[in-house]
Amino acid sequence: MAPQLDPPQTVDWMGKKVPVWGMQTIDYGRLLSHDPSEIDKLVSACTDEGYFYLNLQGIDGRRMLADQQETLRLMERFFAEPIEAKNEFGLISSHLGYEPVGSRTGVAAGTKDGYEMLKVSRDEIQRDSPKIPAAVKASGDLRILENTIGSCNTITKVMLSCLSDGLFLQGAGRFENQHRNERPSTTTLSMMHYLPHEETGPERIGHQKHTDISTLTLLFSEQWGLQVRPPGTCGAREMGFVAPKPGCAFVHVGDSLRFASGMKFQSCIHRVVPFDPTEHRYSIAYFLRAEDDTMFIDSEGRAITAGQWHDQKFKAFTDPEMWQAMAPKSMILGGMKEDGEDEPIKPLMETTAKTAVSTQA
Ligand SMILES: O=C(O)CCC(=O)C(=O)O
Ligand SMILES: [Fe+2]
Repeated sequence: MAPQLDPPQTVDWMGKKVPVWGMQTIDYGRLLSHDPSEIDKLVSACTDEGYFYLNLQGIDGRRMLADQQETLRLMERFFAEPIEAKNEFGLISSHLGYEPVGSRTGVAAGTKDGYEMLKVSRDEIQRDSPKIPAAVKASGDLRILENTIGSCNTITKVMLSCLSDGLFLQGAGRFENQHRNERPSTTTLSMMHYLPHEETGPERIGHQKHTDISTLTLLFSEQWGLQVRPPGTCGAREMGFVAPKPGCAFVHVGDSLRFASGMKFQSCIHRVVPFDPTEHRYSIAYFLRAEDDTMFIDSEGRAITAGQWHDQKFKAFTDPEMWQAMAPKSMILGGMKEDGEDEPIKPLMETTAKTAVSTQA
């Protein structure tokens, strides 16, 4: 295989030049046609890196991009509501309901997170009277949420089916067979709002480093802030930014797919930092998750169901930082290894890091 070249791009952040990692762009239209060379590209992106851009600009993907825009408008409306309206039902279960800012560990040592979040699960949106706050429950709103969840489901299932083809899986052994629509799962749409630093204060900042519980995550954000640690030969390399790419989603492999692939695929180590601490950042993540009773062997060699993995890891995300530090590292990072520590993040960021992306000489 050709050697992996160093990234040509960096961006100034926190007074340093930080890499902007390049990655494969996979074409959704070609995947829909099960184009063999696109399937090869998809398999190698999951095997070598665990993440990629998905180009949705063709006729089939553009519907998703329209759903994304409508969801963004809905989110702006929802998050501007008073806390009582947003928290009408509270957090009903770990994949359904509202989580206020500061519910989990933050990205800098000793901090809590800097975002609030509304989650609508795929199972819930299909109920006669879904538990969704009245602020976004008008019939037009429900249609937007249903369209977005439906589009995300189709797109992630197409990728899953191509991955089964790429690994020559057959019949009951295909990944889709662990993700049947009618079986209960924790599959959910998470809508996140990262607040400006001025509103959160220095104690609530970003989204801690982790790998996702899910099988595949389809992530949309038009704003900077997401960072990944690409896998290297001695463990994952340093944190670098993922540049938002117009017309594309960012897709990452989560723990469930890493386990289901027998550790062939990489889970993507990522976090969110305040790139521009003065802005409101919005992101939409669809977490395609396996049926609750799917059995996996995790990175510690334990037999565990998808439901149990979800519950244990969710608990670790919300546990106090000290308890989290005592849990095995394989929990938060899905067994992925790292090459060295992260640069510490200063909780108090006075500067705005909105700097043009530069090319290294
Ligand atoms: O907000 C983002 O861009 C990423 C969020 C994320 O990593 C997550 O919800 O698991
Ligand atoms: Fe994540």
